[in-house]
Amino acid sequence: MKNSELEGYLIQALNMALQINGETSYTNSFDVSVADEGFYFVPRLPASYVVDNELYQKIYLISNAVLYPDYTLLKQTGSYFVPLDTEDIHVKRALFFPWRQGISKRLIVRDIEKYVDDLPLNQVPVMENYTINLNKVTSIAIAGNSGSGKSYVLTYFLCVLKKSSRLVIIDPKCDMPSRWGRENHVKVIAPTDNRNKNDFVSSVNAELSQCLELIHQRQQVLYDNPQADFEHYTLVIDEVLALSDGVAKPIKEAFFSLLSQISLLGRASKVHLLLVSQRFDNNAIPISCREQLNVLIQVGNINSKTTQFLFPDLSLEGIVIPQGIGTGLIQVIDSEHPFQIIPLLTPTFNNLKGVM
Ligand SMILES: Nc1ncnc2c1ncn2[C@@H]1O[C@H](COP(=O)(O)OP(=O)(O)OP(=O)(O)O)[C@@H](O)[C@H]1O
Repeated sequence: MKNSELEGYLIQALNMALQINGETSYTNSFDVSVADEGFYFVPRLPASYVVDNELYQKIYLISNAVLYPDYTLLKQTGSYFVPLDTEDIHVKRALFFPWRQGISKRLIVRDIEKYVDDLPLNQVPVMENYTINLNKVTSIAIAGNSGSGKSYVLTYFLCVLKKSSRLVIIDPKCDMPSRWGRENHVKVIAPTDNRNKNDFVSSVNAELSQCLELIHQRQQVLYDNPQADFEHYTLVIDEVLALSDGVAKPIKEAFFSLLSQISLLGRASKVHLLLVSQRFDNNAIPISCREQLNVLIQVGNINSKTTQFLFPDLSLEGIVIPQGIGTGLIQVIDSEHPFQIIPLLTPTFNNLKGVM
């Protein structure tokens, strides 16, 4: 569709559904202009309607539906004003609606080993046309209820990250990540029969201390040579909530303090956290650690309760959440992706022998 046709189509949709005191494009009350990265709603002011957040969200709802599935509008928490380059005071500003071409598409991988072999370093594809650059992110969180596909998407991340990063896995349930670690010769810390929980979390703390030590060493190197480059190092913790819940207070406090420091200091030294949990409330991870997360993934049931910890400001209205297994929402906070939260379909890949 040509831009002019798309503009006509959007204007028609807004004329019919917007219902702003009878003002339409026919009364010259607004106009729409389409660009590569989104469209502009240009109100002719003054007008009998208020240009506010309510109007913005209404236009978002109408347009997102009529543009689906050719474009996905990127949900904003408030109205997105932009100045326009004109002398005419009546049309000097617009509401901007950024979009992505198409809708989120699931990545289907037939042979994960070969796929990873062929991948460029530091690239972590999440969906078709949606790839994370490991150099641009630090901490990743995957949340979801039991059976939502957390372990499945974690396995995918492990396979892909192994190419570009050293990995250490902490697996309180001694489940799939432990098996994956065994098959891939990656260090795993998992509970053994003769250990109580405090004992286990203490051994996790020892590992986190080593990780912090590595950060300090790398900081020293960076102090002398700011251009120094390091191998990525990713500490993977499955079921974080199971770790932090029900352990003695001093051990939990040490765990939280180490997690905070790693997430705060890891960025420059290429030390990452990959955290998986049913939820990321204040019992699971410290607030400072949650604030540092820059890849946020919620799989499974999406509602205001499940999204309250990773996406506290999100209003779900108008977001088309894909149905079925391994679906949810993703937000990547880096310099490459729009900050907005977009629908997610986690990759599907072949069964891994001995692991799943
Ligand atoms: N993207 C996907 N493609 C195909 N199958 C998937 C996908 N995501 C999840 N599944 C399937 O959904 C099922 C549940 O996934 P999974 O075991 O990862 O859930 P979970 O959230 O880890 O549950 P639990 O916390 O109980 O371990 C599995 O059988 C898995 O194979």
